[in-house]
Amino acid sequence: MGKAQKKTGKGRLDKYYKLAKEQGYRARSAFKLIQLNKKYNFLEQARCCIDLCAAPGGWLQVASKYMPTNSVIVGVDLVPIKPIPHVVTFAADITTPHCRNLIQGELKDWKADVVLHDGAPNVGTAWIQDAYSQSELVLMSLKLAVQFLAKGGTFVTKVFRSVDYNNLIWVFSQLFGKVEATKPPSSRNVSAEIFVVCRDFLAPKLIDPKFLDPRHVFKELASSADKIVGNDVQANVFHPEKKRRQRDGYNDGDYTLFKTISATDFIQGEDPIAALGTFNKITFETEQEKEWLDLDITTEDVKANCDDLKVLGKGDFKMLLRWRLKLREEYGLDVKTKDTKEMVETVEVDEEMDEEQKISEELARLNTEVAARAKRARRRANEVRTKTIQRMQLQMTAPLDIGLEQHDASLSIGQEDVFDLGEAENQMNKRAQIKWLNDDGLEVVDSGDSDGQNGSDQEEDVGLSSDEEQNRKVDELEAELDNLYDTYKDRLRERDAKFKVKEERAKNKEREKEWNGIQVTDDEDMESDDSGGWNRDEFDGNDTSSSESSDDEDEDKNEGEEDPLAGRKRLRPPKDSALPTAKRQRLVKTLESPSKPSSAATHLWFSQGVFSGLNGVDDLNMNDDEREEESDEDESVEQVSDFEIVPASQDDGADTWDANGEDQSAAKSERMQKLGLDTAEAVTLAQMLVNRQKTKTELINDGFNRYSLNSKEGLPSWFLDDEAKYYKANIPITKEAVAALRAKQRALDARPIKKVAEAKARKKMRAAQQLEKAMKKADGVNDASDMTEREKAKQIERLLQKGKSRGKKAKKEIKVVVAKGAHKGIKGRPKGVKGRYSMVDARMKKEVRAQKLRDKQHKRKRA
Ligand SMILES: C[S@@+](CC[C@H](N)C(=O)[O-])C[C@H]1O[C@@H](n2cnc3c(N)ncnc32)[C@H](O)[C@@H]1O
Repeated sequence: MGKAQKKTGKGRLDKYYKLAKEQGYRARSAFKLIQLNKKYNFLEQARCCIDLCAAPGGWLQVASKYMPTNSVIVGVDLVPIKPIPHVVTFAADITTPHCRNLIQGELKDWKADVVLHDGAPNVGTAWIQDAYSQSELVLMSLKLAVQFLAKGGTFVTKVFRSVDYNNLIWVFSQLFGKVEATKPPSSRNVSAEIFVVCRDFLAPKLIDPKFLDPRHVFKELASSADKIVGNDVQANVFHPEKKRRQRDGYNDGDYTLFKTISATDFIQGEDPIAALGTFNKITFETEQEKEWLDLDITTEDVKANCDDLKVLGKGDFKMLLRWRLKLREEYGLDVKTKDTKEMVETVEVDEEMDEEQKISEELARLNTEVAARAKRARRRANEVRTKTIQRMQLQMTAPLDIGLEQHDASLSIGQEDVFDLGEAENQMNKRAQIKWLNDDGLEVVDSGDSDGQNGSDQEEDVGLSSDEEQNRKVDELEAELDNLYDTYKDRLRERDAKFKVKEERAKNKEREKEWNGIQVTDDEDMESDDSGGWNRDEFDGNDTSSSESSDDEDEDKNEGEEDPLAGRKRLRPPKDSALPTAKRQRLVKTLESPSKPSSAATHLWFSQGVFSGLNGVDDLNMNDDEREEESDEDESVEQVSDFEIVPASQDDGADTWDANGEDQSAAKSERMQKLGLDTAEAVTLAQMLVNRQKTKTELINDGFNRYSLNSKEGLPSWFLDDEAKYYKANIPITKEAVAALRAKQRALDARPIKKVAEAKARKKMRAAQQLEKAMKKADGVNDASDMTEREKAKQIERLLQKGKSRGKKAKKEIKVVVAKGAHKGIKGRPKGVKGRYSMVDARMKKEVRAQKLRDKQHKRKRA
């Protein structure tokens, strides 16, 4: 067997490693310089070369090979370099003045044509630090290069593709005529290194030291606008491509985090959205502001929203913006007032217009209005249709429903055309407002009421257009808000790589919920009012009066985090449901799960993911006494609570749980599987019950914690999203539970694949058929009168034998012969063997078998 080869990491013995060995180079990196030189030809004409960070000397070897003879070649490295003919080497740190002096001493008045730099700090610490010190090293090497390079010279350096890359390139481009980055083929793809070849050194007389100062180049470049002094190279604007995040600190003199804005400033301010984003609270302190608090438009919600702006969601912001608009209108701050004034003026001018023009303008206005309304209606109808189609794709709706919904939609469109309730309401509100304003003696824009004639018509027109105006404004603000929210989400997406995954997961969950939602019909109006639960028999078409089955288990699965107190949903497929048969069957199957909730208190558990479904297990674990006790509890809870209680029913599988430990576990795991209890937490709880570590009541009591009765109503979605991550009970899991789940998974994995199972079943079935046939024939033989009993017995035995062995191929008999002399290499047919034969080496056979076994085990381990 050959020597094991390193296949990973830097020790990988690749093509260039071997080539370097073959050609006598000290490092495989020599090929990088060879390839760079092949592309740019800088070594052939060079008479003086400095190699910074040169150990072990691969590049020096290349330089000495490709440069003309008698060239000056100087190599520097932290570590000493083994001597190379015609090459001078030092051991020095290239970042120190000592190194510069050494080089200077060696070159005297000479200038270098080429400066090479392949430096890399010792890797192994944090990548960011490595990258940064490599960039620093590059800058240090550039510092030496600009000092020693002749005009038109070449500087070749290794750079790591890091955040500083662009800054470095920018600096190079200020000092060299041509700057190109390239990755030679010998540089490993996995490496972040890249080589920058800077040609045609501009040799400026004076270089701003900031150009070579790492602190400046890598940190504050964006803010500087420096110039190279005394040369034609001008660097007026320093803007590297890389974006650096500007972190805003506190404003000068403003060190408070909690900021308030007065309602007046918010109402009169020009940028309400910015205000909502900046401040924490809108305050009402002046007399006028306090009056605003008493206005009808300042609802309790608005007040609550003003109280803490930081917890608001999009909807709440919209509400505040609408409120602001209304107040602005009332106080004549908004365009509406102007519009209305203008309109009044226009009306006055209109009187002077001739009748025909008036009519045509009125017609045009009406047409636009009708068109806008139709457009809105169309959009709404489209939304409804899209939703319905989506629901149908998810098999949540029968095509028939689409017709209905469309009909509904068209009906509502029609209605809207005839009488738009919303619009009418708006008009009424509008009038009420005007009246109220008059009463309060506030300034009101008279829209024609005063003259008494056709006042109402005019008022309607004004109302209509001002409403439209208001809608338009609100729409604009909403669009702006939406945009801001989208930008925020995009930013989040950019920052958080996992955001997309999370979003996708959330969408899937929603889809799942929707799907489950159709399995358990949850329409409010379909709730049966007397049965206290859906009757499975009724669904099946049987006429039964008692409700045997309860749906809570499924309900639980489907409802997820539904607040138990907020009106529970129940499983109620309608009796004459239009569901396809397969779906009905599936539903019935789902319902056949035997677990039942036993108490109202237990329902509270449903509010928490892991407790959900435990109910059934719990119930099954109870003995009769406990059950009785439980039912007492039920009654008491029923009396005090106002939420719905599903009557507990007897479970036919309950006895299995009392039998013995083994059976219990098996039944439990099966039951748990049915209940979907496949989380480690759920198994832990189940095991606690089985092992009698905790009683059911104790577990229920544990279930009441600070997470139990959370109302999510009215909370902004972003807040809930955030809370969902951490605000949940932490149920400790045991090793045993994890092991049980693993074992379950392993058992699942070990099942034969469907094809194999089917083939086996087919074989069995065929054998059974053959046997049956043979039995029939045997019956016939038995009935035959022309045979003796002995003959009959023989015949029957033969038939049965045939029936049994049919389908089975007779195994060939294998005769084993020891071939003498085979181990000595004597080949050919062994003596005394006739027909086909194969030579078998017993040892080899064993080895092959052992190897196969090892492979198999290895595979299983990896799986
Ligand atoms: C990848 S090796 C150079 C290989 C070289 N080009 C060759 O072909 O043999 C990087 C070298 O940079 C050197 N180095 C790192 N920091 C240095 C420093 N501050 N001054 C001098 N050499 C340094 C290391 O000692 C190391 O030998």
